[in-house]
Amino acid sequence: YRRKWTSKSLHLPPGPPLLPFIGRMMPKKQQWLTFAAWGKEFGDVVHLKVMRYSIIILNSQRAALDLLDKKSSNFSSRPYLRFSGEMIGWGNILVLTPYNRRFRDIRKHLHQFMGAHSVKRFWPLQEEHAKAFIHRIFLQRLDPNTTASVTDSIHWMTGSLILLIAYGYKSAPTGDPLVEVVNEAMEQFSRASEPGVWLVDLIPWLKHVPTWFPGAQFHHTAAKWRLTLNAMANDPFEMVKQEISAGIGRPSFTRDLLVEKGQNLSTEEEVTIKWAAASLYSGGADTVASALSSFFLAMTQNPRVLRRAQEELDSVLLGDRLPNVDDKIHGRFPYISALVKEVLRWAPVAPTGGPHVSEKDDQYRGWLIPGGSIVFVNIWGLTHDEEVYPNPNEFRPERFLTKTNGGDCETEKDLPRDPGEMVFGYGRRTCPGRHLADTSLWLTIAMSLSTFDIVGHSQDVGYSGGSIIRPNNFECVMTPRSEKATLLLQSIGQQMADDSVPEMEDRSMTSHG
Ligand code: HEM
Repeated sequence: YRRKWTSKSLHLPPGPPLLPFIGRMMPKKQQWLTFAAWGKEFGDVVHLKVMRYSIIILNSQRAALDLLDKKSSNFSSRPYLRFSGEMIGWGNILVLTPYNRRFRDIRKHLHQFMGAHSVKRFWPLQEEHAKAFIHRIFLQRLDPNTTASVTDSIHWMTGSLILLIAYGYKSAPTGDPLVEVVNEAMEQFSRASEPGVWLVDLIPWLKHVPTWFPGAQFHHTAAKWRLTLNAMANDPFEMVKQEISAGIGRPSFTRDLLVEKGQNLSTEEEVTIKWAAASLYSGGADTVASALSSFFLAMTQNPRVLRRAQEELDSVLLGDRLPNVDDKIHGRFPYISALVKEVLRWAPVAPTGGPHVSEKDDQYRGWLIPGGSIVFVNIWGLTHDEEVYPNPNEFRPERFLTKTNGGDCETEKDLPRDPGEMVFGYGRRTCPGRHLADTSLWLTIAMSLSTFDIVGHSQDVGYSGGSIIRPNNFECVMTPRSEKATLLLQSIGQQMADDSVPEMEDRSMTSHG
């Protein structure tokens, strides 16, 4: 009684006026811009009623941390998405799993596998993939008939790295059937999970509208996309099981866990492992690919930044070798590290983050946050806050460096907030792949800059996609920078022909002696 009474006496946070019957609709395009405009008009906590759902939009880091970090026991669930989650089946992957036991099991597995202390295991693989990427671009240049773009190579690299980590699957350089299936599934996921776009998410009974009914096209779309998702989750998982039975295969997330459980594996655990592995792919491939596309776009538009980054690399490498993880961990290239931060800030991959759902009524600054509210952080708004990042649309790595390193800030204390504190999300839902992502971005960016000049003439390139965005097509021409760069690129081809793909340390073997 007391809870109800208290809730009734509290007001909801301010927000745009309601429309009759439906409340309001979510903006369909570039939601983050509308969210930022509402933030300016109504404050950093905005309430919106969409049908029967309360939507809370947070436009400040303070509010995001207060609710999603400090009150994470209440704000860590996910919305129930009837279209993508139930009708297609994406509800099985971590990013849509509610805050329950399965969520905790998957997070535990992921933390053990790729937490801050475990990621070293992937470094050799990540180096090889970054090399394979620049080599692929090099070969494309030599082929006059190629239609492949830089973006194709980015997708090949991010996809094949995750397939190797998740399943020990070594994908073919072109036209790999599994890479194609998973990339297709991810494209469909991004479209299917766009907040508020599928009417059946807002009006649940629409699910019962017969398939022949005009406007019920979503039924056909769901059935088609379900097939792609099932192929993405089942095919590589069954492959690993067969390899274990045959006593072959490489170490991987799936193999480690299946071997560790051995005979004690329950059906429920098997399902959990299968979807945990699929979650790796769904969380990791498009996100890193989007950030890399934004990097190349930024280079075509900012030749000054490109030159400064190349000068920094040349001063240490002298064009004789490629940058590597050792350079990263010893901080030999501060400008490159600042550039990676600027990519994540300038074009946040998930501009409105992952939706968090509150499980019960809560209070914040004297407002009522009703249980079941869907909370979005306007990450794009935070990384474009002029108070923190002056001229936010300018691509300027110097904002993350002190004057001693040729940057804008007097002292370390003046450095603006690291975008990593926002773009990877909040609380118990923070991105489990952030360490992996950071290394992949750093290596690919550093290797590309050390070997190629990057030019293009595209201005005002827009972004498209759903919950994960990427730049629209843009011109990007990459040419080896020098004779030495050409030799380095040729030598990668030679190494790739000589060596097999490096393997991760086999945890399952070590733990079983
Ligand atoms: C630039 C790269 C990346 C960015 C910007 C990014 C960003 C995010 C964001 C914003 C979320 C939602 C967090 C929240 O709800 O508060 C998330 C969740 C997730 N990410 Fe990432 N991510 C990246 C790379 C990766 C990689 C490489 C992996 C795995 C290999 C990965 C796996 C996941 C998973 C599984 C989730 C779901 C977590 C959950 O719901 O509990 N991500 N990521």
